[in-house]
Amino acid sequence: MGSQLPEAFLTKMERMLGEQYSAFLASYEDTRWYGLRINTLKCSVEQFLSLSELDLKPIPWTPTGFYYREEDRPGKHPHYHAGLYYIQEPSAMAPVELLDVHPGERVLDLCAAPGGKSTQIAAKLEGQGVLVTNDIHSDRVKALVKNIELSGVRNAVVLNEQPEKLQRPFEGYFDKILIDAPCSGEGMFRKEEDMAKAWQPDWVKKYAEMQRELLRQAAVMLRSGGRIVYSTCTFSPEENEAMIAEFLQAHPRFKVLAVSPEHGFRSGEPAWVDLDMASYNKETEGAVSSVSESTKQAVEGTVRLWPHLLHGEGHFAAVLECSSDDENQLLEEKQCLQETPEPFEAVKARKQAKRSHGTEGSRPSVKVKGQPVIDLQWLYQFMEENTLDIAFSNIILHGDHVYAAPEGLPDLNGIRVIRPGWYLGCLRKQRFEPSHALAMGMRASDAVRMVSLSSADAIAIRYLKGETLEIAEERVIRSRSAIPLKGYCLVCIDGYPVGWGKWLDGMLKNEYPAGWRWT
Ligand SMILES: C[S@@+](CC[C@H](N)C(=O)[O-])C[C@H]1O[C@@H](n2cnc3c(N)ncnc32)[C@H](O)[C@@H]1O
Repeated sequence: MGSQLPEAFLTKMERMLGEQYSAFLASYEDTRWYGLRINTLKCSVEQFLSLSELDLKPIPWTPTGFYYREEDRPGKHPHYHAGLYYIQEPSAMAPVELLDVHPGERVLDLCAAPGGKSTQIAAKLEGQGVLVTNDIHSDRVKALVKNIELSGVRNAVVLNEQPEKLQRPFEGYFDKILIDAPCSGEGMFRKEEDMAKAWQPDWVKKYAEMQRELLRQAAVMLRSGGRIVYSTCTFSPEENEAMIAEFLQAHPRFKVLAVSPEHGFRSGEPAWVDLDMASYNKETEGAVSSVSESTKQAVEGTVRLWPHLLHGEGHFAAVLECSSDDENQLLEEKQCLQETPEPFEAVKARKQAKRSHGTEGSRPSVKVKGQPVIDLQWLYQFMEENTLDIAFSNIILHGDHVYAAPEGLPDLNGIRVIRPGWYLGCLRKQRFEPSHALAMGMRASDAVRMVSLSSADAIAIRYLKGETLEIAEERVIRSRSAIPLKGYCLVCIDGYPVGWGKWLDGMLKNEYPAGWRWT
């Protein structure tokens, strides 16, 4: 496909790469590498490898990442519908590894859709702490929500907001922030040929302006001592080394944490900070002239993933750490945040940290402004009759929709919140309807009633297609024999939840959502 690449792009790459240019160009004739990442919220790497028949080879920079063969089509397997893995371009797995996420942290994924990196962060949080995942484009947020739910993430808040508006509620809030920035996408030309055809030289400047803003906004939301990973899938230095140099110059509290150039990674190139690109894009000329020599040198700690040097597409990443000198000032800011009013315009009822079955003490009713008191008894009744010990703390109602939100969020009044937490289901007249997201966030052992299918059996596909199934009484597995057979069953494939079914008299009514079905 080398011949289809834009002329101006090739001229620039030749100037940047010198003697490596021919190897770079030759990589466009190589076959692509395909990757998937095992979702450790659902199963360990070892469990998946012993379960799956896919021919997988490890991706060196991601312990949960594996190359697969294109012809194996893992997107067409019941394990995909169980959320056991996410299909992700191999190089795209690197930025979250560099973010160094730990359970319990507060993490922001600022440009998150469709959710590849958010689901990777969620796995590293292990259900503890908060993942705030945002994207500015509402159509792309739909895919983000779906992937968060498919992956069984319980502690994510999904937003559809301009980063500018997030600064007030989240000032100094996050331990880690990922900016997987919108970019000119030059590193994806091999994967997406249409992008190569559409590319224009002035994209670089357009995206650089957005990236500058995103970095500035993220810096406000990071706590002292926290970390930002900035990543792009493009080669242009204006969006990479020069962007980071400019940020460092304007934000002296930040420094680059050097990424070790292993696995075929290459260091960022200080000389490209002010590479004379005048012939390529006159308007960028001089944009970084005020960057000091030491700042330029610091970008050597950033990292580039080149398609001719490793098995993956083109990427760039920088790890930026904020110094903790002004810890006290930040602490004061945090205290202010804790004094802010209760989250969300809508309602929430604080529930005890862990619900205990059979106790009446933890069943709050909630009042929505201007609406009658809403009784959550149908929710708790459902939970008692259909689930075992699922822990959730913060119940939030948006209309009839019930969510379990992570603890410790600031007031999000005025922010476009798409999912304030784990979506549990909907309160109907005299009953509670569980959501698909509830099933996907459960483990098989959380259900009191379960139907177990095998991926090797055609009935698993029939379930995923939405068909009603004949299921004999003895195939309904109950946690105790006293549990009635009739009712909601968690349907599992190879032991992993894929959705709900309602059993009655030998038939399982299929509750698999229409938009998720196997086609
Ligand atoms: C490279 S993609 C993100 C891919 C995603 N991190 C993943 O791994 O699946 C960049 C995203 O940034 C979003 N975006 C563009 N401008 C934005 C802005 N100003 N604020 C937040 N998101 C933005 C786009 O809608 C797009 O989904």
